[in-house]
Amino acid sequence: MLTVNSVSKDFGNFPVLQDIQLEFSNGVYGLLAPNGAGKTTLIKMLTTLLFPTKGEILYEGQTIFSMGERYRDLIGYLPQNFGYYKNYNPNQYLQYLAALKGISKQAANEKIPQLLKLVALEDAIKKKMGKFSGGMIQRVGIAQAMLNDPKILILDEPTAGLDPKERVRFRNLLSDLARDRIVILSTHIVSDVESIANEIIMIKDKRVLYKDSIQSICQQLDGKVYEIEMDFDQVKAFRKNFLSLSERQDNGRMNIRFIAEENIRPEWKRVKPTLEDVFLYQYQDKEVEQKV
Ligand SMILES: Nc1ncnc2c1ncn2[C@@H]1O[C@H](COP(=O)(O)OP(=O)(O)OP(=O)(O)O)[C@@H](O)[C@H]1O
Repeated sequence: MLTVNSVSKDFGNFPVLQDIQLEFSNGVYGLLAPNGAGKTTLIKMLTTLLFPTKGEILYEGQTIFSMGERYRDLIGYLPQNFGYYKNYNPNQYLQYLAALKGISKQAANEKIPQLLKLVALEDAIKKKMGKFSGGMIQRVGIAQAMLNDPKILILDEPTAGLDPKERVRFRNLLSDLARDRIVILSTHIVSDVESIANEIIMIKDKRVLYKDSIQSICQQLDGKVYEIEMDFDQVKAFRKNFLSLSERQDNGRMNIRFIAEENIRPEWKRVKPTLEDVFLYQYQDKEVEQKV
């Protein structure tokens, strides 16, 4: 169990995170918030790269900073922009990192082919990484984070730059890996975590807004999400009064999905809220006013 206990982080006088309380056991956790909300800061504290201003982080009851190397042996980390050498093939790159991590040559020779198979790169083992697609690079990134068979795998915005097919492959790989470890995945893209996360953590105004299953989070908007069809020339006025979540053209008319909290009209079709709806609702621009 990994526990974040009343953690706050300031940069100088600027508070970024306040009184964060979280617990992680095996499974996938989606850390979901817009850019700048403090996801990377939290991840850097979980990986001991940053020290909390207040509070503590515990693994099995011990503070991670006091565990030092023992804790770092337990974590695998894929940073937001991970550096690699374009002229290396994945085998050379992983051998190099294994050496840096103090893994013996023999253990690396055994482990690296297994990992490249796991991330479906065994056919590209001799190919230079400079020729890889974004998805292939990210899979090498996962492989490097898995070199020490970590109990905690932390991935910062791992799907940036991936095409839709690569995203699906990546998600499936993460679900497999989470069976016997903690996987924490930060993203600002709802679909990256919606199908695989056991729990979603949303950060808003420096604090944890939700840490819950997708189902429970979506319940917050039960009875508030509707769809309606209208002519195009009505759309502008409608947007002034309601938070529009999505808009789709349909047979020359516009189908709008929106939030309404009061004065519900019978012609509106009530729909089941999704995580995307909650995300848009929680992080909406404050300009929309309910006037109807
Ligand atoms: N070393 C630092 N010194 C000062 N401010 C910082 C530092 N690192 C981050 N910040 C600020 O803290 C806030 C949170 O940044 P953080 O990188 O954690 O956000 P994020 O949610 O991960 O977003 P992104 O995905 O864009 O990195 C931002 O306002 C950022 O400018």
